[in-house]
Amino acid sequence: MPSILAYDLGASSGRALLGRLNDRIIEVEEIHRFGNDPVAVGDRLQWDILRLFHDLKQGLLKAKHAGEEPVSLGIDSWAVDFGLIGRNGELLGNPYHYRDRRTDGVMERTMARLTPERIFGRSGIQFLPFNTIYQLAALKEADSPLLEQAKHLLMIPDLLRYFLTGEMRSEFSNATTTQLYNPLLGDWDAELIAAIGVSPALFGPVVRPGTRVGEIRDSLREELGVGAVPVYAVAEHDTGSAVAAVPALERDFAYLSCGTWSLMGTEVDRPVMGELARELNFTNEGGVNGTFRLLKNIMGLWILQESRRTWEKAGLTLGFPELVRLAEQAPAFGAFIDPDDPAFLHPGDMPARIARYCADTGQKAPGTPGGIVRCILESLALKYRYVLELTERLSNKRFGGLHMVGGGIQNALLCQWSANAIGKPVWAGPIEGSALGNLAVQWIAQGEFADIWEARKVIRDSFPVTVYEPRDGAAWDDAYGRFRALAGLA
Ligand SMILES: C[C@H](O)[C@H](O)[C@@H](O)C(=O)CO
Repeated sequence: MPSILAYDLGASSGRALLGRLNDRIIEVEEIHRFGNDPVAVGDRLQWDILRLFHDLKQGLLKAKHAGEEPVSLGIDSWAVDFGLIGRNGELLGNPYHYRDRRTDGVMERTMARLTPERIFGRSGIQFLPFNTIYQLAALKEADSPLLEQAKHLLMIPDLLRYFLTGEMRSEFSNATTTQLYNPLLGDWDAELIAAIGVSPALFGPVVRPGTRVGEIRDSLREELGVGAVPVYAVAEHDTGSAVAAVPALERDFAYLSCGTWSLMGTEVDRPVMGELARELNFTNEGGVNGTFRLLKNIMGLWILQESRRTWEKAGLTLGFPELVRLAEQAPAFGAFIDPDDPAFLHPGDMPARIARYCADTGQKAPGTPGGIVRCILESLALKYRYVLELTERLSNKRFGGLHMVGGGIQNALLCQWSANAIGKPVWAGPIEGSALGNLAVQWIAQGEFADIWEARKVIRDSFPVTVYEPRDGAAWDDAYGRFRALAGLA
């Protein structure tokens, strides 16, 4: 049975999965899992991109040693970040991490100069301080020599795919996350790019998910002793792949991709770029099958990950299952935060920031890890309700429930509280959403599936979906009212 290979790179870890189709059932095998540790140098925070490429090679070697020669491979990763390539075809430096603070204030200055109406009207993308447009504007403001030497800009998966094949292409779903791609033109927006003082020539041809873009280059084949494995551009923005894998049977469905970030929204045939979408700060990221992902970023489990890191530094090592158990035992609805308050974006002491947020909002701050984790998870669940209501309003759809996918669904408490908060069932699964969407797009390109809907059905038949029915409606409705008032959410 032939296998295909998916590389799924998240902000904290990556994995290589082999996928096989056994009588219309998908079987996956994780052959390599690896850390993704950003490196701080002075005030700068950067990705260790060569280490990530080394791990892609390890994935191919482990497949070979397992007697597997995948018939294709694809790469997906987090969005917005990029590498710059010089005139000699070489990388000019390690890509910066989107949480690097060099973009502080840049979005505000750029919006003041170009107006939010113009930027959103041409890109349809939500305003987030780390969007590629502001990372480039920050380089421009800093008069960075990188911009003088750069000849090509490649997003993270584009860059790793270039390392594998020697071919430079920009993939659609990730290109849209730059806020420099115009979905109405169906191409990069040269006017916006020039308006931030960058050359449009940096931006290369855009290919759609499912495009074959070359094969493993000769030198790498020799180095690893592997064949010319074909390489596909999948929906390379991991959230794009996760949405592709949502096992929905209904055409109008709501999803929540749950990991370091929480991405909530729906799938639309055309970008929703009106004034309401801009005011509510929704985004229209590229999807599969010519669709768009109308969604909103929610800070997600990052706040919990950073809290755990802070406690660990203080000598208190608690695993996620233990933290969730302590949260369950803590008093309910003690305090709330708006997870999307800017105070929670950058790395640092989240428990202290939560205490400050509570003090600033006249709340008694939770004093134990259990109380803090409960505050984070309850607040996330309530923010999910808020964003789901906005999604229904903006898309003019009504959703019978919420599909949750991604590593975060292993947190059963969060799934249950999300159902309680939204007052609708949560259908949780699959865990490996992005990797499965990556595989699905390769199989569609190879004719194994007629389209994304057949792929979603086979994913549904192959991986369990856990159903969480809503409970304690009255208590969560009351909490929702308090949460919105505290967070100042209209
Ligand atoms: C910045 C984040 O990477 C991005 O908004 C999010 O969609 C993502 O890619 C999560 O992995």
